[in-house]
Amino acid sequence: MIYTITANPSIDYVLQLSQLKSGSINRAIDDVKLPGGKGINVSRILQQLGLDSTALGFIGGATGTFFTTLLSAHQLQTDFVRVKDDTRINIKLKTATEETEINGQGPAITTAEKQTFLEKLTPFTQGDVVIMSGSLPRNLDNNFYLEIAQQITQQGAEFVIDTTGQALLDTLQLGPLVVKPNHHELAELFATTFNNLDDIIQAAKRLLQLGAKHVLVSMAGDGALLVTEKHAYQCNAPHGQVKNSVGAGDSMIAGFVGTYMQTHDLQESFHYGAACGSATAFCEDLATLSDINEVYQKITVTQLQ
Ligand SMILES: Nc1ncnc2c1ncn2[C@@H]1O[C@H](COP(=O)(O)OP(=O)(O)OP(=O)(O)O)[C@@H](O)[C@H]1O
Ligand SMILES: O=P(O)(O)OC[C@@]1(O)O[C@H](CO)[C@@H](O)[C@@H]1O
Repeated sequence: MIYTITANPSIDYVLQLSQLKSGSINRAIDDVKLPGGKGINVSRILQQLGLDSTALGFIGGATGTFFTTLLSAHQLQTDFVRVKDDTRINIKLKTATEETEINGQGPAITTAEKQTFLEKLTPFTQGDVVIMSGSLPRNLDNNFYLEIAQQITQQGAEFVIDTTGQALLDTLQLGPLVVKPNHHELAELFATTFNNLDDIIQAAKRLLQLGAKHVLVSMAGDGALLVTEKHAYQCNAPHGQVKNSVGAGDSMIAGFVGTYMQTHDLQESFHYGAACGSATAFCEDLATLSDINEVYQKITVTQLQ
C-alpha cells in the first residue's frame, strides 16, 4: 500500500495575469482553485497510473471543508485529521513568462491534534511506502517527519521524503527510498552554489552518503538527474508550452515511486518520473495518463557515470 502524508495541504488559487506589477492592483484574466499540497498531488498522479494510495494529513476550518469539496471530484482515498484552524490558501500567479507563488504558513496544530494524527497512523508493513511531502504547518516542529520516519522504518516499511532544510537532513540517516530536492534546494541545503552538472552530482552523492538510497535532482526546464550508489543518469525536459508547473516535482516523485514499486528498474522509474513531471508542466492542472504517455516518448535518459 502507498500512503502520502501532506501535513500542510492547501487550496491552490491559480490566477492568470497578463502581467504582474508589484505595488499595484493586478486583475486576473482567469482563475482556478485546485486541491493542493505536495502529497495530495502525488496521490492524484498515482491514481492516474492506476495505483491506489491513502492521503493523510491535517484539514481544518471552513477552507478545510472547501478543500474536501474540491478533492471529492478526484475520489481519492483519504484519512485526514480535522483541526480547528484553517487550511491555507496558496496563491499561484502566472503570466505568459513567469510563475510567482505565495504559500501560506498553514494552520496551528495543537498537541492534541498532532497526537490524534500519530495515533491514527496505520501500523505499516513490509511493502508499504509512505511518501511525506511539503512544508510543516505552524506548531509542528522539525522532528515531525523524523518521528514518523522512525515509526515507518521500525515497522519494516519504506519512506520517501520531499521537504527542505533540516527536516530533510534529519531523516536521511533512516534511509529514504528516494529524496527529490530541486537544484536550488540542494544548493541551499549545503550552503553552496553550482557551476556545472558535476557540482550537482557531487552534492547529490553527499545525500547518498548521509543515507538516502536514491537521489533525484529536478531542474525544471533543464530536466533532471538520478544519482544512485553506482550510477548517475540525466534526462532532458522536452519542449512544450508550460501552462502550470506547480506540482511537476510531485508528479515526478509519483511516477518514479509508482514505477519503481512495480518494476524495481531505476532507469525506467527515472524516465517515467520525468515524463510525469514534464507532462504536468504542460497542463493547467496535473497531468493525465495520456498526457504522461505522450511526453514519455520525448524523453531520453543518458547514463553519465
Ligand atoms: N518547464 C518545463 N519543461 C519541461 N519539463 C519540466 C518543466 N518544469 C518541470 N519539468 C519537469 O518536471 C520535473 C520537476 O520539476 P521542478 O524541478 O520544477 O520540480 P519542483 O521544483 O519540485 O516543483 P514543484 O514544487 O512545483 O512540484 C523537472 O525535473 C522536469 O523533468
Ligand atoms: O509550502 P509547501 O508545502 O512546500 O508547498 C505547497 C505547494 O506549493 O506544493 C505543491 C506543488 O508542489 C502545491 O500544490 C502547493 O501549493
